[in-house]
Amino acid sequence: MPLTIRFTKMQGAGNDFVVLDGTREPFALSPAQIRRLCDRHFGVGADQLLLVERSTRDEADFRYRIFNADGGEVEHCGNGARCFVKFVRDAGLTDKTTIVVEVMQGLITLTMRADGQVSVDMGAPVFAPPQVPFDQTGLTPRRDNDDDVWPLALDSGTVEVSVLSMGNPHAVQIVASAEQAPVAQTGPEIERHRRFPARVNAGFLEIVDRHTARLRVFERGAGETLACGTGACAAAVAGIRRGVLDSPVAVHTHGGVLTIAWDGRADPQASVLMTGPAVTVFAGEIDIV
Ligand SMILES: N[C@@H](CCC[C@H](N)C(=O)O)C(=O)O
Repeated sequence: MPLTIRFTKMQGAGNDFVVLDGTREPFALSPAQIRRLCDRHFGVGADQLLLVERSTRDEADFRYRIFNADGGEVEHCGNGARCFVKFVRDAGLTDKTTIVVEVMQGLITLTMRADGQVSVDMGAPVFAPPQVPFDQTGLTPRRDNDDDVWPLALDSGTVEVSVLSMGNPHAVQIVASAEQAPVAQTGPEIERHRRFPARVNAGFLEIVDRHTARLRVFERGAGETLACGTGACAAAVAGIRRGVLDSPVAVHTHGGVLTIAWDGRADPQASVLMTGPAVTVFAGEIDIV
């Protein structure tokens, strides 16, 4: 007996989502069903599926859960967070402009701005390797300004990565050209590198000037996407710590520009603020087994 699911297709800087409203009745989808919904040939097609639910916490307006296209549930999604705000407001679930939402690792605050862009307080980045998680056993980092840069042995040679968590894990390397970077060749190997026990999102960051960068990200569980919000935050933070970027940073991706602000040089506990677009593409119904 097929299950009929009402969905909204959204995108934030080209990172696309199937968004489901679980506030009225709960959804219990299997990883296979999530893969099917995200499949670009047999389903709706998306990099991630977002499930909006009621929160059980007094401080939060909603809970939202994130599933990669491979069916795995993950901690955080920056572009998805912006789409989540537009979704709950457009669906009439709230009329607030500032919304507190529960994600897997805690609470985040999101603001719908008058110009239609959404700002997200992404919280403070985490650099301690075990918390990323990153297995640093036997490795010595190179100090680059305020950052530790780690050697990562790949089949094609060793690359240097900044390792940090934005709630989810990121490995960011600075490259001469994001366009020429071997994203398809080395992205899958970095994603599943044995040093990252929870796998990792692999960022390729090109510095354009002190406030401008280009970025491509091979995402854990989704492959290369047109933009990755947490990846843009991680890349800006890495560039600021390495002394080659200053806040705010305009991060140019294949799908659009995200603005990232972080005062971490003065206060390492400072939150990262991400601002960018959130767009509804279409809504519909799909039957899945
Ligand atoms: N596209 C997202 C990140 C989605 C989760 C990521 N692939 C992971 O596995 O951590 C974003 O905009 O941040």
